[in-house]
Parts: sequence; structure tokens; C-alpha cells
Amino acid sequence: MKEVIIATKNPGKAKEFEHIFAPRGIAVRTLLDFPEIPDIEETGTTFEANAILKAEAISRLLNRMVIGDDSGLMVDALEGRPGIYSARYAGEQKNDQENIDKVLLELTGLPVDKRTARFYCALAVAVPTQETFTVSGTCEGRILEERRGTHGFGYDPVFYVPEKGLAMAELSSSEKNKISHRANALKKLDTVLDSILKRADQS
Ligand SMILES: O=c1nc[nH]c2c1ncn2[C@H]1C[C@H](O)[C@@H](COP(=O)(O)OP(=O)(O)OP(=O)(O)O)O1
Ligand SMILES: [Mg+2]
Repeated sequence: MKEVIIATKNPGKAKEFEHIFAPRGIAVRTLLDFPEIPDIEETGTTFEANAILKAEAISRLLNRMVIGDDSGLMVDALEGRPGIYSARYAGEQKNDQENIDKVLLELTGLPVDKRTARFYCALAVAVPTQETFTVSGTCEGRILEERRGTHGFGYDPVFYVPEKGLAMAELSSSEKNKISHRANALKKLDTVLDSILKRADQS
């Protein structure tokens, strides 16, 4: 069976990649399957740079094709924050609930039309001996005043998706995986992924 390795330790991301790749007969492995691999420091200043850091570090280590995902929430009223700091917005402990609370606090009293935001996802594909490339995807929405829904992960409970009339965390995983920033980035890989997988198989 074909297999793709995603350089992530985030179980929420891992589930989404599995959901997206399984119907294509591609098994997903993540760093959760390689507990001995240490954290890759995200020292880049862009989502793309951090996705490349993760993908290339793990690709070198395993000598395999690896996809890195760096993603986050960009709030217009916060000049794009939390941005690349989304995971550690409320501190290095990387706590989703505390991160949400911090964003909600910063937006206290802000009217609906000023609460626009987007999710951003950069994917980097690193293949041994080849040049790494990146794609990106976004998903537009607004920050709610309170949490809604129990699905998904990260900031999903406070991210309202206007086209659905629901919070991201109220969508089923199938629905989220059709419209999310991650899904939109992956769509751009569609045309190249098969050939990459073939080449990666041979390497
Ligand atoms: O679909 C999403 N729905 C809700 N929140 C999301 C989503 N996608 C990213 N996010 C948030 C979670 C985390 O606060 C940050 C990602 O940070 P990011 O460094 O890319 O991932 P991470 O540290 O959790 O795992 P890893 O680096 O091992 O892939 O953005
Ligand atoms: Mg991270």
C-alpha cells in the first residue's frame, strides 16, 4: 500500500490527513508513529518556512518523502495574529483552550463585522534529492463570541464558517475536509501527488 508521512505531532491534523488520503488508498503515518523523533523547532517567520523546516528535517531523517503542515489562524482585527504563533499563542504549553480564551479576550466587544479571520495552511513536500516545494490554502470566516461545537481541533469551536452557517467545530469531519484551509491546500497537490508518490516509492 502506498503510504505518506506527515511531519506532525498534532492528532487533529493527523486525523484529517487520514480522512483525506484513505479514500485514495494511501495510508498516513505521522510523527505520532515515531515517538523517538524530537520536536522540530519552528524558527521560521512564515507558515511556508516552518512547513519546509518540518518536512525537510523528517525527510532527511527517514530518507523518504515527507509532507509538513504549518497552519494557523489569522484575525484581521489583530493584524493577522496569532498567525504562525497560533499553537503557542497563550504560551509554550500549546493549549487549545487557553489559546481560544486569549483570542476571545482580545476581541471582547468587537462587533461581528470586524471579527473577520481566516485559517491558513502551508504544506511543504520534501523528497530526498529533490527541491522542496510548497502549496497553501485558506478558509475565510469570523471569530464567534463563544465556543460552538465539539468536532475538529484547535480554534475550530470559535471559527464561524459563513457558507455553512455553522462553527467549524459543528461540521462533521467530511464537511470540514471539503472546505478547510488544509483541504484547499491539498487540492493543489492533487495533480502532482501521484507522480511524487511514484517517484518516492522508487527512492
Ligand atoms: O484546521 C484547524 N482548525 C483549528 N485550528 C487549527 C487548524 N489548523 C491549524 N490550527 C491551529 C491549531 C494550532 O494552534 C495551530 C497549528 O500550529 P502548527 O505548529 O502548525 O501545528 P502543531 O504545533 O499543533 O503541530 P505540528 O507542528 O506538529 O504539526 O493552528
Ligand atoms: Mg507546531
